[in-house]
Amino acid sequence: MSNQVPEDGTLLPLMEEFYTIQGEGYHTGKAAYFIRLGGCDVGCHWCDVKESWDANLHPLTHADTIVENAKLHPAKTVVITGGEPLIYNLDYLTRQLKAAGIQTFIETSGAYPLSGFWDWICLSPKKFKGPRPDVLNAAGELKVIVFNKSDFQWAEEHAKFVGKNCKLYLQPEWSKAAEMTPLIIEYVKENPQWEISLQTHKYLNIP
Ligand SMILES: C[S@@+](CC[C@H](N)C(=O)[O-])C[C@H]1O[C@@H](n2cnc3c(N)ncnc32)[C@H](O)[C@@H]1O
Ligand SMILES: Nc1nc2[nH]cc(C(=O)O)c2c(=O)[nH]1
Ligand code: SF4
Ligand SMILES: [Mg+2]
Repeated sequence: MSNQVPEDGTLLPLMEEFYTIQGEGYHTGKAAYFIRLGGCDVGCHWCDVKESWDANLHPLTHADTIVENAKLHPAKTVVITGGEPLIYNLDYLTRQLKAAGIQTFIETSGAYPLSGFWDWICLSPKKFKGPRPDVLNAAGELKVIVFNKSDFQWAEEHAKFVGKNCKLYLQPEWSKAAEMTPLIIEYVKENPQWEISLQTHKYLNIP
């Protein structure tokens, strides 16, 4: 993790920004500008963006610059992801985005305290560093990655702690998708409070 990130959230380690279509979860299919912040110590062995983990590799960028870039795109929605974005204080960035009329969505493991002002929180909790109660309470969707059969039970344990209107998703881990997707299909048919989420951008070959 980077030592020199100021706590006021005005400077953030920016790995990449890209305009694409949300591939996963509740907002699948919607155009959005993705802001990927560097830095994560959760350590998922199957993480599909390990290049994000070392915050020091990603330039500290002023939040105002990120907002100006976001404003250039037709969709007035951003997805802030990482890395683990909640390592940082996201109050300043999200306040400025909202002031610019942009909706704020986040992808988080919930392993750090909630900061920022959000129109949608996607919580994808991890065994390696569990989710915090403030994020469980505020989540609009719980998106559990299924790497093996034991993850169904693990998903149910976490579903007990989200709000009653929280959407519930099971998403196959990408390298195990051929094996896990049929199990998820059967599980959702038996337990229809859950829905399947696929990483549709990977099938579409878009970022
Ligand atoms: C790269 S993470 C970044 C945000 C945050 N650190 C988190 O894990 O939620 C973005 C999303 O991708 C999911 N993800 C990461 N690697 C994956 C993989 N190999 N297969 C399926 N989903 C994956 C995460 O669970 C999360 O929902
Ligand atoms: N298209 C697209 N949708 C996504 N939804 C969550 C992503 C992420 O890496 O956080 C992601 C991503 O990397 N690309
Ligand atoms: S919490 Fe997110 S970014 Fe961090 S290792 Fe896990 S999937 Fe990757
Ligand atoms: Mg991704």
